[in-house]
Amino acid sequence: MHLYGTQSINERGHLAIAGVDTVDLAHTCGTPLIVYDIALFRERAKAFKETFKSMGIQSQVAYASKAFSSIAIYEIAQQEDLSLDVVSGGELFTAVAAGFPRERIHFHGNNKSYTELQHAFDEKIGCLVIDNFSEIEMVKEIAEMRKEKMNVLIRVTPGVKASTHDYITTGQEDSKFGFDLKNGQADEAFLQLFNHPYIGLLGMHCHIGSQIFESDAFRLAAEALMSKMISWHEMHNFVCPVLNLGGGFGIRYTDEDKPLEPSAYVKEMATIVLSMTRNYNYPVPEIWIEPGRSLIGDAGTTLYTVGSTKEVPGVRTYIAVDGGMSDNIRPALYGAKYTAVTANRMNEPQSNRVTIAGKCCESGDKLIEEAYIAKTTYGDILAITCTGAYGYSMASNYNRLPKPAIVFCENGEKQLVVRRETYEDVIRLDIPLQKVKWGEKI
Ligand SMILES: Cc1ncc(COP(=O)(O)O)c(C=O)c1O
Ligand SMILES: N[C@@H](CCCC[NH3+])C(=O)O
Repeated sequence: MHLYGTQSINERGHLAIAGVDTVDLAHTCGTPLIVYDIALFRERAKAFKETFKSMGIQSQVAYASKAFSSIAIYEIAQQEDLSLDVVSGGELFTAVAAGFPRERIHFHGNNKSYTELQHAFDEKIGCLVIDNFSEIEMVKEIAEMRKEKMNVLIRVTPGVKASTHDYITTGQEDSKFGFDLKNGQADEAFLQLFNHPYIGLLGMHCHIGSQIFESDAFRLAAEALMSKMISWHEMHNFVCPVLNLGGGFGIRYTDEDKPLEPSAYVKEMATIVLSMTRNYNYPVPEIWIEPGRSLIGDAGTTLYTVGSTKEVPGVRTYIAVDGGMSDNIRPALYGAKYTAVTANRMNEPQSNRVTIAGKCCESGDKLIEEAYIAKTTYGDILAITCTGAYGYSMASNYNRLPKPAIVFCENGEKQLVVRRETYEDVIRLDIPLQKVKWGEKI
């Protein structure tokens, strides 16, 4: 059994996180409940920052908040001196509500609306990561109208195909994101942006995908971007002050996953950048990264209560829990694998082979196809580890299930940071028939 971060087995034989008994938490807060180990998040953030510091490189480490967005986690990110990657008006709104320093907010997205872009100008955010030609038009128009400057990065696709699930690769040429580096689009974007009076062109950005283990892919991407920056220097005498190499560093969900330490990937990329700048006598750019999963993924654990058990003789045993694809769509969407433990029976052998099913009305609603847990009965508490990234942030109200509550644990203390949805919340936006006439203000 792999224990992440501050996870331990306490004297009652229960799973504890930061010294807090998860079984007690489940009983007081209800389930499903997502519990975050905040010390682990902080440790990861410090490791990334330290890596750059030890190499003498100026950097920004931006938390890719699509992995898990909430006011409280933005507050922690701020405490750790992280920057913030937001990808929608909603994430920007959350950042503003959290009082996040605007100058460290980076706004991404392949289809930012005019209103979202205006919101970014209103808030005077740190930079826009420009994704396509229509965005260039809009940003120039807004900047010229307001006579206000905006810093930008050009997002490029470096033509690197990383080995991960097809749905989460983004660095290949056939991608909806960014300007292609090889077919001239990135150069054209550069020409449209670099001499504009209201555009502060900071440099280039790429993100090749998510849950990637091979360092080669990251190295190739860094090389491709550096080469392009060097060519812009040679042709236009333009030096990019910033190189943003994205996120995507893979983490360990099960015994099959063998990632490097997240900061090791960063070190490899930074080493390439340093050697190319040396070889071409190019000033070392500030390097920005934007990890999501590798900052928050293994800090999250979801607690469920065991409900029904169904045995299909000679085939399998289904253990059903009180959540499912509504709070974690990843197994159904990507075939993602997870590990579970019976949180109230940690000293018993976790060797009983079962399939953990959710409660949604879908045969595909299985959280773990092949789990090994202690023998469980109705009412036991099951913990699925490593659910901190892209779980809650991709949650839905399918079957009108309310979304879980979220608790942060640190140094023996616990704190509710997201309330559990109620049925009233779930129907809040419904309008019963004939209560209002079309056109009336609602
Ligand atoms: C542009 C961008 N940056 C950063 C990330 C964060 O990726 P990860 O959570 O894999 O670190 C993503 C998601 O894949 C992304 O699309
Ligand atoms: N949602 C994906 C990652 C995509 C990240 C955004 N580009 C996952 O759960 O693995």
